[in-house]
Amino acid sequence: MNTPQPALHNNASHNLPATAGITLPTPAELQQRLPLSASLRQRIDSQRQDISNILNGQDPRLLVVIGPCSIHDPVAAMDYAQRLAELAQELSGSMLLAMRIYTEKPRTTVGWKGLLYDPLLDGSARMDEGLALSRQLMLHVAELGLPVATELLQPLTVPYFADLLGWAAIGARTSESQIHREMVSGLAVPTGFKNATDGSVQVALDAMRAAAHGHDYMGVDANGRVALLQAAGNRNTHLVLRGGTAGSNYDVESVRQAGLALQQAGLDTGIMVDCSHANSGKDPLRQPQVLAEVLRQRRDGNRNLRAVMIESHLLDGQQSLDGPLHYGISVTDGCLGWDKTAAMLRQAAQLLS
Ligand SMILES: O=C[C@H](O)[C@H](O)COP(=O)(O)O
Ligand SMILES: C=C(OP(=O)(O)O)C(=O)O
Repeated sequence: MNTPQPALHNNASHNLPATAGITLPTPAELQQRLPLSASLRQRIDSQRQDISNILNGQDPRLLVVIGPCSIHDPVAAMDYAQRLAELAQELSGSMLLAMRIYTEKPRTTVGWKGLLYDPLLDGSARMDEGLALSRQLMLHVAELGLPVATELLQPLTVPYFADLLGWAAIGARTSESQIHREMVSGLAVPTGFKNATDGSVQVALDAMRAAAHGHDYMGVDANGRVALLQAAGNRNTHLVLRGGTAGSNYDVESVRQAGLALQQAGLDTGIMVDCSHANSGKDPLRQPQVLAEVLRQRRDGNRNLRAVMIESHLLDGQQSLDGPLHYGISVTDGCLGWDKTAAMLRQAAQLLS
């Protein structure tokens, strides 16, 4: 007699056809291939502390999370990182620069999802290479002395490079997700939650409160096994104002209301203004204006504004992945070019000192 089979779960015809592709390395295997030295680990710990001190108001400098919207060319990314590392030294008295190494991109509908997913930019989805390239690039940038900043999108990728991060973001499309809030509760990394794409700040405040709690959740361990993860809760989070469908939210009144809402929620951390996205109306060349307004509000006594985000690359603008690719130009959102970026930051440093 045949053993009865569970009716639904073993019957492939009940699933849409997602087929298994290449096997990916486990987090432990990748870390073994691309290890973090004890001295770099110490440096990253102290970068996290510096970033927390700024966001908590103990360090008066401005945190600037800056870099390409997405990484598609690791060579251009290192070219950018070398320039940024020099500028970071020069301006370290008034600001702390962290570099955006965004290798995962959340899309509104569909589009290229980032180096981690499709490093060859041709739809071949070589995620094995994408994971390795992402970790390698983050390691190289950390070795230059820059804190590495990234958006954490797919929770399964976290153990592949959480050890390298100085700062992390949860994006506007995922701040409301319980899975992302659980993930942050287990991260020893200062993390910014963005307001939602519709402009809702409450979603980010709820996220901060949820992430501060301990959670038991499902994830993978270093050996790639599905595991119950138990997190103590991360209080080291903050709000990122990025504007929304109704427009920008870095004006005095929006910042005042956000500060009040943080206070009412018992969340005593600073605010980051994203100078790009809906705050620049997606025009990268407007970012210096947004930064100037943030600095003006700080000079006028606003103590909540402690950090900014800027999308910047070697050259201005953006390009399509369909055409021949030009060096140093973003393939996702438009960015501010290096010359304008350096001039903007030097001027900001003068105003801050
Ligand atoms: O930061 C990048 C984009 O704004 C985000 O990934 C959404 O992009 P899309 O609307 O072009 O898909
Ligand atoms: C996707 C990003 O931003 P947002 O979540 O604000 O759209 C980003 O910063 O790259």
